[in-house]
Amino acid sequence: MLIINDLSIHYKSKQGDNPVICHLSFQLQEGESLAILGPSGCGKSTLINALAGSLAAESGTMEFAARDQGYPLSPKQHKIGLIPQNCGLLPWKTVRENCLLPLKIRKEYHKNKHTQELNRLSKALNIQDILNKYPNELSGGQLQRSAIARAFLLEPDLLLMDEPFSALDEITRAEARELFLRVWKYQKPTTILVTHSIEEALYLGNILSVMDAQGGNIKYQKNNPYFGQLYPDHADYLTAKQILRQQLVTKEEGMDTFE
Ligand SMILES: Nc1ncnc2c1ncn2[C@@H]1O[C@H](COP(=O)(O)OP(=O)(O)OP(=O)(O)O)[C@@H](O)[C@H]1O
Repeated sequence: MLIINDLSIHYKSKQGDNPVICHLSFQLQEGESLAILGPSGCGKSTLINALAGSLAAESGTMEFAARDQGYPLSPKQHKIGLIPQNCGLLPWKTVRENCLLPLKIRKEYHKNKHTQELNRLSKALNIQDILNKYPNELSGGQLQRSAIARAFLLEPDLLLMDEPFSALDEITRAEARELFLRVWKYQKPTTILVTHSIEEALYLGNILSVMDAQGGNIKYQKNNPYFGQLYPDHADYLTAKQILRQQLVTKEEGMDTFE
């Protein structure tokens, strides 16, 4: 279980202190997928970067608890998969090399096991024909599917995604989301997805959160009955979308739940 407790993150510059996340607390059970929505600049990427270990917290704790024992979340101790908006593949390495790199850095690469697993993932994500290509030879969709393969090959304890499909056109995005969900269901890593798309949050998050415009806190959270359903033919689905839209545009405070 991921436990975030009283987390505060500030950016410091010559102009002064910019507190972006202030006293944020939430928990996420193992195997759950939390989709976080929020207005631009509210601190979503800041939270992802802190969880990924690339940004230090001012105060508070981020822990991963297993068998009732909590351990500070750390990229050294925990396998943290990251799928950023720009895919984050190294341009001088092939897709195959990019996928294997995190395992090699962690000294967890086992040739037979990971060759087999990369074959399975690349078939599932339809990238089997581009494994020996370089990132600059690929389309946006192929790049994002390669980044998904790289993240899942690591078998992450925590999977972080920062607007992973936002740079793709609508058709390619829909395909990438579907393929992503197919491989996610096979492994079910604990996941945090940051997105601007309400539809994407409803499709890929079994828990939905909305962050406040300021202060980096979660002002709204609920379980999502539409997780994994594409365009459900259900009036309540439209209501759910509407509620999320309102949460994003108004300053209403407090937690809410669907009937
Ligand atoms: N490296 C940085 N140094 C100083 N301030 C920063 C830095 N990165 C982000 N900020 C500020 O922190 C705030 C939150 O930024 P962040 O990128 O986390 O927001 P976001 O919710 O992900 O936005 P968006 O949805 O537009 O991507 C913004 O006011 C931003 O200007």
